[in-house]
Amino acid sequence: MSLRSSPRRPAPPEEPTQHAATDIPIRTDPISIALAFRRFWPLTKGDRRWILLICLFAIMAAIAETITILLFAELTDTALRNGSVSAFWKPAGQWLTVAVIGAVVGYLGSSLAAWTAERFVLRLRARVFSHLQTLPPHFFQRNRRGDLVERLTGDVDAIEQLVVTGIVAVVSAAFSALFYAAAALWLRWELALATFLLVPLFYAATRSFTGRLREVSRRGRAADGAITAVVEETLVNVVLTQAYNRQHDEEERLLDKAAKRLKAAVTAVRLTGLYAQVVEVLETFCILTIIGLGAWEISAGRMTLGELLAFAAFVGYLYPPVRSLGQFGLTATAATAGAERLLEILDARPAVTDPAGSVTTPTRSRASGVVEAHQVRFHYPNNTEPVLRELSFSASPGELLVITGPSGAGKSTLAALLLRFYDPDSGSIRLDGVSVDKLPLTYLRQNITLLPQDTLVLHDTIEVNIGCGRDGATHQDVVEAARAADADAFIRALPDGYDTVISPGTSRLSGGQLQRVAIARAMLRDAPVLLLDEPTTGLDTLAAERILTPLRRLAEGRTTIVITHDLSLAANADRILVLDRGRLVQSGTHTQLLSQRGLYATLLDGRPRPHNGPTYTAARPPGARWQ
Ligand SMILES: Nc1ncnc2c1ncn2[C@@H]1O[C@H](COP(=O)(O)OP(=O)(O)OP(=O)(O)O)[C@@H](O)[C@H]1O
Repeated sequence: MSLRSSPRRPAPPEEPTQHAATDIPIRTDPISIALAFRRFWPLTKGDRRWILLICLFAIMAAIAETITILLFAELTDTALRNGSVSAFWKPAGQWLTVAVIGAVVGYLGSSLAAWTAERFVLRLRARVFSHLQTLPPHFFQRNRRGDLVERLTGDVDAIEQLVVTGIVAVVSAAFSALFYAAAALWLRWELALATFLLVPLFYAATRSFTGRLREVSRRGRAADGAITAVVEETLVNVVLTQAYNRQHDEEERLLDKAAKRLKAAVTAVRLTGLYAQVVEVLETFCILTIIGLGAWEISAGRMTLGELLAFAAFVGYLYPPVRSLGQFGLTATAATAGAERLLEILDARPAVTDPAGSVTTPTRSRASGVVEAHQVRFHYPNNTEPVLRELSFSASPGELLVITGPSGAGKSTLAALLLRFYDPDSGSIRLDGVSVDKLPLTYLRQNITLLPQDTLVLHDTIEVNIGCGRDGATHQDVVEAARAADADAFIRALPDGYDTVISPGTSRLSGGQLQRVAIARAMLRDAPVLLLDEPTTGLDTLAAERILTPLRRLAEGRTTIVITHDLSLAANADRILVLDRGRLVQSGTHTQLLSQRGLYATLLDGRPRPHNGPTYTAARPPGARWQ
């Protein structure tokens, strides 16, 4: 008797390593059921006593079932065969009592099992999600977002099938099988042994299906990931899709993945259906064998009809748990495909971690903001070519440092190193004289505010989007920050004001307005170091100018590092660093660099670069913006 009477969605099918029949890549290595179980079992900590209780309920339910069959035999031989109504009441009363007890424990067990299973899913999802957030940018460049979403949903469910529901199902089936087999042996051991000889047939049938189902399950799981990825990508790029009339191509892309999912799903259902039918035929064969042997025993006077019926019932009851043990093998096999995909996330290591030993605990929660890079050399994990080479500079509070250079020079990489998404291969980056790898990560990131090119937007109200800059910010704090960012007026003009809900890719606010919301958030954050990555990209001259006043206010008294191609921002910088292919090639004020006739002047003139290709222009005259 299974305590989870309405099992969760069966683990969807999955895909083999680089299967020839599909272009959906499966990068994970196959793992065994035992390993998958070992890796995820620790997550049941805290719920193990409940799992134990569920198993006890399952055992009690199996005992109740066994007793009812024995009572059925007694009823047949005493009341039915003799036609005695008086002999009916006692076993009938016992039967009803046992049935009620069985129903109560069955209900309690299945409710508790559902609760425990959902808690496991919640814990596993939280664990994977939290780990995912520590992973470096290149992990997300390697994996499609939609596929990762699928791992956090479908694959998590599949693992639950293996770990919590799986254990309960196995315990329930194993004990039921044990009790029914013991009862059958007790009734007629010779007949029971003859029946058990047929059990290897079930085992052989299960084995022959396991391998094929595993393969098809892995293919299905990967196809699920690919479908979610295509849908996600299409939704994100819907404007581009419509503008380029690519709707049909996107549909084709989805249909292609969906066709592979369909093939895998149908094959999985076909295999499990075929397995069920094979088992059905085997069962019929066994029952007929018993009836044949029973008829012979009855004719020889060695068995009563009640005994034969009870015996046949036991053997009949024995098959479902044996079958569900076999079925569990198939479910667990399918779940390993999900396990592989989740382990790929859980086994990916963050590029940086909090320093274990020699941590420098800062005496103040707010740094002064002196930023230094000393002989920094760096290459990305997936590329041996250095992106930054022996780079040194420093910036102090109140200073405005502009970092510019051709595309691919390494500017954004430098920002990633400042925020410690990666550690340099050699050299060091320091905040207030302490190497950033010696500082707690949260402290470092609390003290550097990044304003990325694409404004970070939460799907929430403007109030929350600004207020998330600082824990415990009040409405008044938010309004003051918005005022300082020149955002208060346009926010109030919205029908819902600060309660207006915005979301990533929102069209309710213009690019410039979103930037001002981000500036307000940064105002609240009040970090001593400000890192602006292409603050004016995507804004027209007017919109760009409107963000300059609040930006200037924000920059006041802080160490401000602006990464930009827009050289009109450079004119009033205290210092400009020009990077080229990872090297610092020029450093100085706008006037100094102009007089040097080096790369800066070339970039400013907008002359095509002979070796790097892209043309570089100053969209607006220098000096027109920051003052
Ligand atoms: N995650 C990554 N893995 C491998 N290489 C990368 C990665 N990110 C960037 N690069 C490479 O590092 C080099 C520097 O890139 P970076 O984005 O820092 O340049 P950039 O100066 O900011 O360019 P742009 O001005 O176009 O934004 C480029 O050659 C780029 O291809």
